[in-house]
Amino acid sequence: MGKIIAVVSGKGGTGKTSFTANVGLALAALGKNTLCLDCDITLRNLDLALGLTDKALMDFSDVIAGRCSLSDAAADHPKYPGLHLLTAPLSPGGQLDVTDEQMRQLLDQVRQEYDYCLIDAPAGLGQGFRLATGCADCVVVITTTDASALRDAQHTVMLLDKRFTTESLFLVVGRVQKKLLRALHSTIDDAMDAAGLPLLGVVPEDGDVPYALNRGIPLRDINYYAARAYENIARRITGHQVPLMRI
Ligand SMILES: Nc1ncnc2c1ncn2[C@@H]1O[C@H](COP(=O)(O)OP(=O)(O)OP(=O)(O)O)[C@@H](O)[C@H]1O
Repeated sequence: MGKIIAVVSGKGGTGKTSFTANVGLALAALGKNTLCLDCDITLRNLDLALGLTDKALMDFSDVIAGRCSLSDAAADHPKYPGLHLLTAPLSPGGQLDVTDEQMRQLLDQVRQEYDYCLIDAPAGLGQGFRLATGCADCVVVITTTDASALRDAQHTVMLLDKRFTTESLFLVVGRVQKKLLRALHSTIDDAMDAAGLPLLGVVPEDGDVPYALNRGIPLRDINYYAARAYENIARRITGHQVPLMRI
């Protein structure tokens, strides 16, 4: 039975799409059959991040409506055979004619066919967030060390707390800058205290992340700094004990 992991933040731009693409790649490289599912129904861009725009022609609403099968809609990554993308429908108004029950049925099928599914949720707490978290087995809340991102992460956790046990909610602190190194431990501790969640990983700020994301190139093919942070997270997700990397 596969595991469904929703990737959320509250505040936009904290690194959810980068996380989903790169942890998805790392899980596939570890031999796990992995589906990256874009739930950002207003501003999807996971297809760009994975370089799969030309291949992801059907979206998750097509599967729900029975217009195609899950395996037909899921685009295969040409280089990482275990990596697949199910893209989001575009709904400029931000509302989609998909019910929570339909999403539950889709995710039940995903659990049968994949080892892991990472759901890239949109910023905010609207329908996309609800669909992403409604049937997830666990949730990763991504924040940066900015006060506003921490506050939004806190609000997000308060909402999720009612539905998830503390063993199924995790924190990732993204875009951590080297210049914060001396204050890093207190900064990360503050983030953990603010969100009240255990830490799944820390991702450094690295110029190669936007470079790879914009070109749809796997980060791990050009960089072994930030890519290693995502790989460590993937290993933790698969149950390994991996120490936090030095930033
Ligand atoms: N570790 C990093 N180092 C440097 N830049 C990063 C890092 N992570 C993300 N970025 C950049 O920050 C921007 C936002 O990242 P990303 O799209 O992954 O965030 P998001 O949370 O999915 O955004 P949104 O809320 O808009 O969906 C992008 O330009 C991305 O390249």
